[in-house]
Amino acid sequence: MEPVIEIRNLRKTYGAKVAVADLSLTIGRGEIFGILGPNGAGKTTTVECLAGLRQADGGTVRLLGADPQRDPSAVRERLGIQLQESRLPPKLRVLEALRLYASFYADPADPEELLELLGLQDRRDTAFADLSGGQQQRLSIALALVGNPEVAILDELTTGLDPQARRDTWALIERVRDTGVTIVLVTHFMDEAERLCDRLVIIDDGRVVAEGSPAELIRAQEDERAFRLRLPDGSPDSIPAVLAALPDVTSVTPDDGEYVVRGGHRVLPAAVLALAERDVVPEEIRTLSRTLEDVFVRVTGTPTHEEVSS
Ligand SMILES: Nc1ncnc2c1ncn2[C@@H]1O[C@H](COP(=O)(O)OP(=O)(O)OP(=O)(O)O)[C@@H](O)[C@H]1O
Repeated sequence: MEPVIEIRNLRKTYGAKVAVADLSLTIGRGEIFGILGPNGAGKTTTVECLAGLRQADGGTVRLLGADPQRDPSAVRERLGIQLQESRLPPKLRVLEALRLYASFYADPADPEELLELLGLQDRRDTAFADLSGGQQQRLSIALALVGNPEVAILDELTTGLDPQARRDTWALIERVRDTGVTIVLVTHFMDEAERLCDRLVIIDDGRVVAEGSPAELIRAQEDERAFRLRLPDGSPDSIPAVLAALPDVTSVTPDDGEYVVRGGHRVLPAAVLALAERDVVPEEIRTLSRTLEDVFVRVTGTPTHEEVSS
C-alpha cells in the first residue's frame, strides 16, 4: 500500500480541552478511508489538521509527502475538502459556482464533466437555494473535486439526506474513487461506513480505539450476539429492564415497537429463560448478524440509540 496520508501522534488542544490526544493513522492511495467516532471524538479537528486548516500542538502530518501544517500551499492544489454544512450564496447558480471555484486552481477539472459525474447536468442554471438537499450535497462534493485533487476529504457526507439520496451519493463516491481519488470519509453513520469504506478507524476521546476493514472489525466481535424481540401485547412493562439486568445482556434498545438485545454468546438462552420464568412467550425472536454498529458500541461504549436502563 502506497501511503498518501500519514498522521503520527497528532495532538490538538483548545485551551484546557483536549480534542485530539494522541492519534496515528495511515491511508493508502485509492482507498475510501473512514474516520468514525461519537460526537466530540475529535474527527473534524483531525481532518482540519490534515488539511492545514488548524495548527496541531504535537505530532506529524504528511499528505502526499508534504507537511500541510508548515506548508499549506504545498497541498492546496492536491487536496479537495468538503466540510460540514458548506453553504453557498443562495443566488449563485450551479455552473457559476463550479466555474468560480475552478478559477482558484491552476489545473482544474472540467466543470461540464463534473456536472455529468454528479448528475447535475439539468441543474446547471439553478440557484443554490432552489436545489434539493441531495443536489446541494452533490454540488458541495463537486466543489471539493473541482481542483482535480488526488485526495478528497468529505465530512458528514449524507447528513440530512433521504435514503434514496444517500444511496445515490454512495454510488457517486465509488465512481469518484474509481477515477483514482483517495477519499477520507468522516461519518457517524455505521451503515455508510460498512458499505463504503475499505478501511476505517474508530476514534474516541481523541485516540484510535479500533482500526481495520469493516469485515475485519466485525469478525473480531465473534463472542457478540444480538437478536430482535417482539413481546406480546399486555406483557409486563418491567420486562425490558429485567432483560437489561441479566448478566449475559449488555444492552436492550427499543426499536420500532421491538427490542434489540445484545450480549455474550449466551444472551439468547438467558433471555428466553428469564421470559419463560415470567410466563412471557415472545411474539417473535430473530437473531441478528453482527454489524459495524455493534463494534462501535463495544469499543466506544456509546450507544447509537437510547437504551433501556437496568
Ligand atoms: N474551536 C474550538 N474551541 C474549543 N473547543 C472546540 C473547538 N472545536 C472543537 N472543540 C471541542 O473539541 C472536541 C472535538 O471536537 P471535533 O469537532 O473535532 O469532534 P468531532 O468528532 O468532529 O465531533 P462531531 O461529530 O460532533 O462533529 C469537542 O469536545 C469539541 O467541543
